[in-house]
Amino acid sequence: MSLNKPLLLVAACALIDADGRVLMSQRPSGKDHAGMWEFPGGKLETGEAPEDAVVRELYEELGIEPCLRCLQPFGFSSFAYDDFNLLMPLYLCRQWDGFLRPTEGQKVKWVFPDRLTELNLVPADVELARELRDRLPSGRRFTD
Ligand SMILES: Nc1nc2c([nH]c(=O)n2[C@H]2C[C@H](O)[C@@H](COP(=O)(O)OP(=O)(O)OP(=O)(O)O)O2)c(=O)[nH]1
Repeated sequence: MSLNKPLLLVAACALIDADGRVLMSQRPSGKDHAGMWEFPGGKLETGEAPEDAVVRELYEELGIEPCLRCLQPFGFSSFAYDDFNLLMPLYLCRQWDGFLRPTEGQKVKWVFPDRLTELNLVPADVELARELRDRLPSGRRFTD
């Protein structure tokens, strides 16, 4: 049962490049789930809207600025971790300003949607990765 646990609100974003790949970020050492892959994003600050949290976190973590209207709601994860319940909307974003520059020493990589589930994902992201794989174009180009 997941009673009596705090609810943690996190907002995350699947950035999608011109080839249809999704940007994944590796949790740095020292954080919980270190070494596992996740979508860029982070916890909401008090009074903050999820979209504003995404814009702030993408700037802080990656040095890019998505415009608010480019954030497209995709789905959400509701996951019971041992010590909190996570509620995490995931947005898609295909347009942003600035050049990608991981600012927190984290490793990032662009992944074709059909390879997302092969990553060692944080537990709450596994279902979302399956949804992305099933709903986004694979991104690969075929010649015949
Ligand atoms: N950013 C992000 N966090 C996720 C995802 N999936 C998932 O379970 N989480 C969890 C991991 C953490 O317990 C929590 C987010 O915490 P965080 O440490 O990344 O957030 P933050 O950047 O605001 O952290 P900090 O300022 O406290 O260091 O949500 C995801 O796809 N992206």
